[in-house]
Amino acid sequence: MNIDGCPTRTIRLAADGETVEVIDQTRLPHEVVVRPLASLADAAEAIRTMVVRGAPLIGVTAAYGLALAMREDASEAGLAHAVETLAATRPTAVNLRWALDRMAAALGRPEVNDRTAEAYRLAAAMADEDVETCRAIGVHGAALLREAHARTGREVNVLTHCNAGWLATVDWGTALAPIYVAHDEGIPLHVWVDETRPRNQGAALTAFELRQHSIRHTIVADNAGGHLMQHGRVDLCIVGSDRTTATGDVANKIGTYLKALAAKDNGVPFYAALPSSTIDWTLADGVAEIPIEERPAREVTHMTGRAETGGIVTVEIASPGSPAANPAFDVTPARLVTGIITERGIASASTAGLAALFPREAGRVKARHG
Ligand SMILES: CSC[C@H]1O[C@H](OP(=O)(O)O)[C@H](O)[C@@H]1O
Repeated sequence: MNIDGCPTRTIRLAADGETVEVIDQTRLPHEVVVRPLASLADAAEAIRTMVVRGAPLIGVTAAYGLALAMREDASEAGLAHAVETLAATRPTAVNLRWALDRMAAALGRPEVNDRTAEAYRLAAAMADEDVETCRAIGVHGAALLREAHARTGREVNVLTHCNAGWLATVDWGTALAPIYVAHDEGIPLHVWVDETRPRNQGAALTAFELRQHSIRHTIVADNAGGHLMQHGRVDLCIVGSDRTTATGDVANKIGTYLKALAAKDNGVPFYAALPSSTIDWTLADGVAEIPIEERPAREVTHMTGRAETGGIVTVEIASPGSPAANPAFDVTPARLVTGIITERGIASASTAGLAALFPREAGRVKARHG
């Protein structure tokens, strides 16, 4: 996405051919800052502190993190250490594990003579693949918006949660990709943007993206979604995912499950948009099996923003000394998900639905698990 002063992709190789440049998303929306990553430690820290975030972007950043690591130590031990370091940064988004496993397998092949060069080549290919995958998600998902507009003859109201836009991927996004494709086709849209406490990725990142793309939107408190649905002001919900099970359970930013409950109660279609790299084919029960990241309590008790007098400040918004808990994700059971928008089409949120679109991937796990 071409944004004033912003790179057209969230991650890119610098002119030196070695340093990796990312948009520092902790500085958005008030500052557009491109941060260089020059080492394995830089890449791990960027993922851990959410300088980069979003399942697909975490995966691609990890891939480039391995390339940076190979410059430091391209031995077997160096590769194993780098994989372990990056895997430990954040537990929920399966794209991290998917990217690391894919890169490690490729780099471990005996015919690879220059691991560093091969790692950079593979990371760049993964980034390009992500762009195309997300564009395809947009094309398939746009059909839902086109149909809603044809049915109602008016502007389509979409509710989304957190940020699953181009800032969460290399480009296009997942949940927002259908919105971009439909908007660019001229379909009238309005997006209800959940602010998404506690890190406010909706208010800070999704709203930033939509404003830059001139798409009508309204930021709302997380607790407003059910009310809007009760009053017929939401035609459908589209959210992202950090890990989806083979049975269609969807792990996504905390609060997604509550939106899905409200959508079910009000007959509002609820879709998750995700690339197949976000599907964990080894899992069947998301609530029981998907690891939920616990982030620092300070993210709940404090908030960072721009003071009205100018300057970025962090303020304590909670009662000093009160404990806070900060589970970063929740799991929406498949029974609450109307469909899953992928790069190969829209599947029902079920084992059969996902296996129909991805028979090889689903079959591989069945073979492994019998
Ligand atoms: C396209 S993945 C987007 C997904 O990732 C976000 O989590 P985080 O910002 O903590 O990485 C959120 O769950 C989004 O839906």
